[in-house]
Amino acid sequence: NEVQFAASNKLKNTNYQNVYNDIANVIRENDEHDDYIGSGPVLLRLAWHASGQFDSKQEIKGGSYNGTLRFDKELSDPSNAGLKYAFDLLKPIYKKYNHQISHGDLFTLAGVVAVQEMGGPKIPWRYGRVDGDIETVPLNGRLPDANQNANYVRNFFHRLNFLEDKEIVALIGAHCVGKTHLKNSGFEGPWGAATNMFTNEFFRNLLTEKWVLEKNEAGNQQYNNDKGYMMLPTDMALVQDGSFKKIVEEFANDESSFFKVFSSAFNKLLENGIKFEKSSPVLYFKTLDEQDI
Ligand code: HEM
Ligand SMILES: NC(=O)CCn1cnc2ccccc21
Repeated sequence: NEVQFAASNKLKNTNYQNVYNDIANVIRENDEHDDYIGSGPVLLRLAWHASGQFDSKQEIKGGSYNGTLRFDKELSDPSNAGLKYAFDLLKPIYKKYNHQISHGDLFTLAGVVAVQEMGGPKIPWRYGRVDGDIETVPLNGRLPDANQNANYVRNFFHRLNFLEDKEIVALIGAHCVGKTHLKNSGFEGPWGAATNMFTNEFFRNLLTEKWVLEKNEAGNQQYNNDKGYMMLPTDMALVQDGSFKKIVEEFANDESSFFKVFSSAFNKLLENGIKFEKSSPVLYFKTLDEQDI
């Protein structure tokens, strides 16, 4: 039930570094977004939401292949509130490459750029996704609910074929960057503490900060500390469940271990449901800094 690789992309392997650089420059140019957190976090969330509606048991499988997040039908899913800004950042790049890159490839590549330009690990990436029509848009409501516990989180990621706790904990570690916004998700914060550097800080905060469960202005329960940080119920689930907690401790003590697991899990998320040809190359990209740009 894997989707076949269909298109022959006109871009040569080398040109994908140019696309990477164009997206990285958009992040640099939009550094004032969200009180100078910048546009990295919201582009990372776009790539995750373009891929995380995958469900191999459904007729319409979802996943990044068809690039369906481009349709309002999916972008208007309440889970995707705030992502139109990120999609609009990518539209000029889609136009520039004039149908030589698909939306699915563009959305997933943007996630790779965001992680790497925020100082995170290298993410291997392959091209070849083909835009599907509006019939391929998955039903809304397949992305996770933040008001849930550890069993919900584990079952949710099992649907995405993440059967190892390590992968699940690593992926949620992406909450080291960006923030929650009351108008998008009904959660708020952190102000001040929000970062745009991809590190293991999220895991360290989970273990070292004193968290108080409070009801926020939208009536949702969230965990707050005295520095304006916050954690979602599903974030806190990672230290409420014994197995998850051991992994949080490992990643809090060893950032390279977190990076290694995140890199392969994020690649797997972006490629869920896609069968690439044996010949399609796995690409690794240099950051702008590494190219002295
Ligand atoms: C249990 C699974 C997850 C839940 C319930 C969840 C929930 C949320 C919520 C409610 C927000 C706030 C959105 C807003 O108000 O703007 C958020 C933000 C974010 N999420 Fe997650 N998330 C999950 C997993 C992930 C994964 C797997 C990734 C990436 C690999 C990710 C990356 C992000 C990023 C980068 C932001 C910040 C976006 C911004 O600053 O605009 N999340 N998440
Ligand atoms: N720096 C931190 O305390 C992480 C803040 N944080 C906790 N859960 C989150 C979910 C999304 C974005 C940021 C989040």
